[in-house]
Amino acid sequence: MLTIIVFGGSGHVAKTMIYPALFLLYARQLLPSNSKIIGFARSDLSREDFEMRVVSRVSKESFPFYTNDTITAFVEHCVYFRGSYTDENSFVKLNDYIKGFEAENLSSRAKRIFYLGIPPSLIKSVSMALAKLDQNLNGDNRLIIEKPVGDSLESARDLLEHIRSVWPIENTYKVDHYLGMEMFDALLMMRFANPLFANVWTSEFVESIHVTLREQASCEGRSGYYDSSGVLRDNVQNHLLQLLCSVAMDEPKSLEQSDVAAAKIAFLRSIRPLEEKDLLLGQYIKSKDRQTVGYRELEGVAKDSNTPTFAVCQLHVDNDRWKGVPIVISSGKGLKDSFCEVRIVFKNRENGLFRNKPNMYNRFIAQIFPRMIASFELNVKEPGFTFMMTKVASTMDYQQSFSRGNMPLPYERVLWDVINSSHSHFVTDEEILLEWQIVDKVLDLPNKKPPLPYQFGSDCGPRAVEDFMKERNMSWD
Ligand SMILES: NC(=O)C1=CN([C@@H]2O[C@H](COP(=O)(O)OP(=O)(O)OC[C@H]3O[C@@H](n4cnc5c(N)ncnc54)[C@H](OP(=O)(O)O)[C@@H]3O)[C@@H](O)[C@H]2O)C=CC1
Ligand SMILES: O=C1O[C@H](COP(=O)(O)O)[C@@H](O)[C@H](O)[C@H]1O
Repeated sequence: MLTIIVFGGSGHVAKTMIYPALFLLYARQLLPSNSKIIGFARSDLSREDFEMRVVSRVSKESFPFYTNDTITAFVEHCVYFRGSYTDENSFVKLNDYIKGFEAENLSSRAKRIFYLGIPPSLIKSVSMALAKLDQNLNGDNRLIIEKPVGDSLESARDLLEHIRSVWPIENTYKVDHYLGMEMFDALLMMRFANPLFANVWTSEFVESIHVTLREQASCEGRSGYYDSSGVLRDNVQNHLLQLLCSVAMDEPKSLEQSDVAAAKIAFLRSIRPLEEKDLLLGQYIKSKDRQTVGYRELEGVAKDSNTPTFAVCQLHVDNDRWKGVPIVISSGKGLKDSFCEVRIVFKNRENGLFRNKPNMYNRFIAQIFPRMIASFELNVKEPGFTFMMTKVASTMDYQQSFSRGNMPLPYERVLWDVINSSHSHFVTDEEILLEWQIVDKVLDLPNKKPPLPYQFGSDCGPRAVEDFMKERNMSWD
């Protein structure tokens, strides 16, 4: 039998990512029929409150292929267990509880997955308590840890060492769910299976690289985690750098996890640590219509909090492939649109028939969400008697080209890997440390300037972003 225990079972990642992914695995009959899902957290939740959390994103609207009966049957596999992350007694009780229903299921050698969907500050004590429990649980136990692992280079080093000392490394899985996104693997194939790309993906032809994550969402309901994290720790250190790896690393020797990780590690090593001059931070204030409160007005956030909710950074890479090519990565909450994309801007031709025309660049854009799209902007001739040039995007939409049913959600892929003992879509300790090394110097700057304000719902963050880009001869469109 399989038991999945979600620590932070009352929280945002559980509600929005983990339960929906477990539902899909269940609905596709990829979970054993006697699986149990335990949401573990401190909150005093009634069965009804808990069910609401489980189904808040598991609805007919989100998953029209499945019936209400399937949703109801899934919820019956889920239970809530109230406990404390720091009280040993809670873990003893949890242990007894798990053993109780494993015995009912006559399961002598059971599989348990402990999913730590909690802030990084709690990982050490929980993984330690679970390791002790592990000695009492005769079976196959796995530990999933959410990003960010730690909150700085030093704390990550310490935490990873601690985890390695209490859990066998082959049973630990460090999640960055962007690796579970279909587009991550699709980009590898796009780059290396097409000579058209593979041959021009270098500083000789590429003008600049941009990785952008914009979110409409506020940080409401997540201050417990977010205020001690902020955008650099929340997704620049992990998601954005991983996405960057997918478009900028050298070709791995094979698709084996160890070879892909080696290519990412070599690339991450070549990125210089970020400096303050190459970074601009922002924090959202209330919306223009005053309907949405500013970050500092959220419950649980200090009135003078300087936690950034927006960042744009320029990275410098010292390797043969990208020397001199500016790389801009940016991420923000409380913006007008939600999307994530990678953009490669190709250089203008210096010579040739059309050398004097402006804006002759080509761009390749891979949108990761809301749609999964690969698009090429080409300079083409407008039909007519003269040579009028215009830019047209030629677009491949994955959802239209392939059946949606074949496209697992990122967390579904991640959980499926853990169930099947595969580390393919997880980050290695070395990658985590190199990622921290890149952002570490700018995480908590001495005499830190407060982040620049921008209105909730604004197009692209603080106004100063435009100057930041102009100074680098780039535009922010
Ligand atoms: N939300 C998201 O979209 C994603 C989040 N993650 C990661 O998941 C982890 C949790 O994030 P998220 O779910 O958003 O955060 P939440 O703030 O929702 O925290 C999750 C749960 O942890 C408990 N908790 C929160 N703060 C504290 C605290 N200071 N002390 C003790 N318990 C606390 C709360 O449960 P209770 O009080 O009931 O015990 C809460 O429900 C983070 O590492 C984040 O990076 C990863 C990917 C996506
Ligand atoms: O890890 C996180 O990711 C989400 C964005 O994930 P997505 O799958 O919706 O793109 C982000 O909102 C959150 O702040 C962060 O913790």
